[in-house]
Amino acid sequence: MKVTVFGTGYVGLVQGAVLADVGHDVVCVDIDAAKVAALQAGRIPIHEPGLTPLVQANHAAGRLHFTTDAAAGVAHGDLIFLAVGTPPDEDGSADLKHVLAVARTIAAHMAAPKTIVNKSTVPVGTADKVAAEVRQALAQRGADIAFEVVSNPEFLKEGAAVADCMRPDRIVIGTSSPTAERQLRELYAPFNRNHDKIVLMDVKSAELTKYAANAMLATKISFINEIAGLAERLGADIEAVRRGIGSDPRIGYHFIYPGAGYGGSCFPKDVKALIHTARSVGFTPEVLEAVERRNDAQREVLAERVLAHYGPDLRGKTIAVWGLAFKPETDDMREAPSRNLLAALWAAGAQVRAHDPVAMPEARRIFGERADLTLCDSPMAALEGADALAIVTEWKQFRVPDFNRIAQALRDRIVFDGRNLYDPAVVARHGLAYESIGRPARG
Ligand SMILES: NC(=O)c1ccc[n+]([C@@H]2O[C@H](COP(=O)([O-])OP(=O)(O)OC[C@H]3O[C@@H](n4cnc5c(N)ncnc54)[C@H](O)[C@@H]3O)[C@@H](O)[C@H]2O)c1
Ligand SMILES: O=c1ccn([C@@H]2O[C@H](COP(=O)(O)OP(=O)(O)O[C@H]3O[C@H](CO)[C@@H](O)[C@H](O)[C@H]3O)[C@@H](O)[C@H]2O)c(=O)[nH]1
Repeated sequence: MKVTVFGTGYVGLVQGAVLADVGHDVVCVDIDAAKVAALQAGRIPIHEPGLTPLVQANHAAGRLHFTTDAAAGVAHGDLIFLAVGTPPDEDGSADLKHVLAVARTIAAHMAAPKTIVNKSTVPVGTADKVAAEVRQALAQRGADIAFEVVSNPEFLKEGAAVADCMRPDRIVIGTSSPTAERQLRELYAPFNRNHDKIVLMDVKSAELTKYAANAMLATKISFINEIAGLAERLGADIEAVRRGIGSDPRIGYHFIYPGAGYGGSCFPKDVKALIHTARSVGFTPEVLEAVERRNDAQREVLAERVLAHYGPDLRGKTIAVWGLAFKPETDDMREAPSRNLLAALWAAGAQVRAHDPVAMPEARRIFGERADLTLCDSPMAALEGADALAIVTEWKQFRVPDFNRIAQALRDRIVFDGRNLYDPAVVARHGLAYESIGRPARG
């Protein structure tokens, strides 16, 4: 099928490449000329496992094209995907300016019927807004061309985006149009062979499903972080509690890892947007507000540990930081808890020596040159001359470190672990003090 994707970010680029890989004819449009030029040259602007060979192979095979030419993009696709950003506005609501701009672009150029498929995360009622925008722009041109607007939210996780798109656990389609339903069933047929993963519903329910999924996952994380805080104060061990509750299939082991709080481009903004939506219809979202408050507090916990240990003045102290990305296997630092930690350490006057396996170019872009930040080539290099170590991201590379070398390198021999990577008894055996989340401090 002929498909056009507007937006070549985490969602648009991965979805475009995966659709091309099963044989669809895909054109990806972006307004960022530098990004499009890089993609045309086979350079992938984000770190996502498996994405580079997938894009390169399908581009070389002539099934995946990149352009800034919106008119050509609109002409190409019978199905036109929206995968542009929906960042938070000042009041927490989702800013729809990119989505509505693409709607106007489509209306300005379409000469034949189109099915517009929205993959961006958007508030309930956005499909109606997109339809109204297209209708109005077509009327201004004096054109009368049929179109549909479908909601097809995306559930991929960064760091596993290709695998998630190749093997989706569900394909939510919100439409009441039999034509659009048929087109989307045909488009996704290659991903729907094992059993029927398509969950068909009305447009508004599909739009709400996306927020409900993210809000549910964020709730699980804030819940376990709250119990971790309680465990610490009661002398219990959250890791034992986590295993104890996770074994109940009604609870499950997923998304109940305590830590330095959830980050990334989705959970913080989507919980905020759903709170805004609820308030806008006069409904108080008690649970969601608590989830957000707990997470805001949790993102400060690691820095609070360091400050509780040393006192409020960290001048003359050097803290090694392992992990900058908001989660492993990505270079994305949007809303990363590491940013809260670094801001607090710098505010107290500390020097930071940081390492991340892939996010250091992104850190350089965000922070620029700073006298109080040294980006180091390896985890061990970050420890040179440091007093303490703080761990924010649970990269595999940090899971089995040489504790003897850590103990030798750190002046104050203390580890603050925001992801509970180690057995406290093992760390203590190497003469290191160890503070983690929801477990009694050791050493
Ligand atoms: N990142 C994720 O893990 C994820 C997962 C599921 C859903 N989502 C949702 O998908 C949407 C996109 O997220 P993302 O992370 O891919 O965003 P992103 O910021 O990585 O990419 C968005 C892209 O859209 C481009 N763009 C903006 N305006 C445009 C226009 N008028 N025409 C063409 N291109 C335009 C930008 O230049 C950018 O390349 C958001 O609504 C997000 O909430 C994201
Ligand atoms: O038990 C857990 C699981 C995750 N996290 C944190 O939660 C955040 C988000 O993690 P994850 O959900 O794995 O990454 P995202 O790429 O943000 O993916 C989420 O957001 C996407 C965008 O909407 C959705 O498509 C995905 O389904 C949803 O998982 C990260 O900071 C994690 O460290 C925890 O603290 N504890």
